[in-house]
Amino acid sequence: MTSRLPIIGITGGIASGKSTVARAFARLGIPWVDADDIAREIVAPGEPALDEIHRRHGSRILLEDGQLDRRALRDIVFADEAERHWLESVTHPRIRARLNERLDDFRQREVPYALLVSPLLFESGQSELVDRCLVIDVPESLQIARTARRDGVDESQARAIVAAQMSREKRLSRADDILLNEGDEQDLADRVAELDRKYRALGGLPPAR
Ligand SMILES: CC(C)(COP(=O)(O)OP(=O)(O)OC[C@H]1O[C@@H](n2cnc3c(N)ncnc32)[C@H](O)[C@@H]1O)[C@@H](O)C(=O)NCCC(=O)NCCS
Ligand SMILES: Nc1ncnc2c1ncn2[C@@H]1O[C@H](COP(=O)(O)OP(=O)(O)OP(=O)(O)O)[C@@H](O)[C@H]1O
Repeated sequence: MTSRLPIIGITGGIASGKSTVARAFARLGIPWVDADDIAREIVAPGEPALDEIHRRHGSRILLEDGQLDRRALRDIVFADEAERHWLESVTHPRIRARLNERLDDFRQREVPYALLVSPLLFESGQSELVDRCLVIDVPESLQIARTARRDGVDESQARAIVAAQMSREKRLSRADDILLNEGDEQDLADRVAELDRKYRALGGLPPAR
């Protein structure tokens, strides 16, 4: 089935507010899929990606119950760029395939548009799956503070994760729409309502780029 369902990609650095923005769209009836959630699914016990990671790093990256020890793997990949690229080569093709399946599900539904939320929309080529890119933008100091508070990491690891991602300037240069998320949650909801009106009006978008 060929569908003209517009897909909006939402991206931004770590703790920029992507999930908070997506939940605000969801309250307006818009479905979304999050690449971080899919990234968790594809490393569940029994999945081939977890076997590959286990073969490379041994049991130090497994918890006693056989789940991936995410903290252990995080410590490895954000301290070693080559290991991060290796992990991405294992996970990104699988994440992308599964994202595509979810988008196909949305295309069967009566919705005005749908969202693909991903921290690495541009870096991983997932932007090819979407029609328009919304960048959630925050000053880096706020981003580091929110990451350290939410994820219980120290400031230097928060900085290392930010450094592993696209720079703020480069991300903004690729945005079709920008939401500056430095106000409170009401301010954010008002901006989402404005974007929702715009996205509902999208009819004859060109094919996915
Ligand atoms: C390294 C892992 C195990 C750390 O797990 P953890 O539970 O601590 O973090 P979580 O998955 O919730 O990610 C938190 C944030 O880290 C950042 N991040 C994750 N992976 C990457 C990466 N490869 N490069 C840059 N930033 C990343 C993102 O901003 C993400 O939102 C995990 O992030 C992972 O498997 N990453 C590789 C897969 C990937 O690229 N995921 C991003 C979605 S495409
Ligand atoms: N406008 C806001 N006002 C106050 N706190 C906010 C606002 N937006 C987001 N936050 C808080 O900042 C943190 C990060 O937000 P959120 O989890 O939505 O970011 P994210 O971009 O989805 O993060 P990640 O991709 O790293 O999981 C959360 O604790 C959230 O409650």
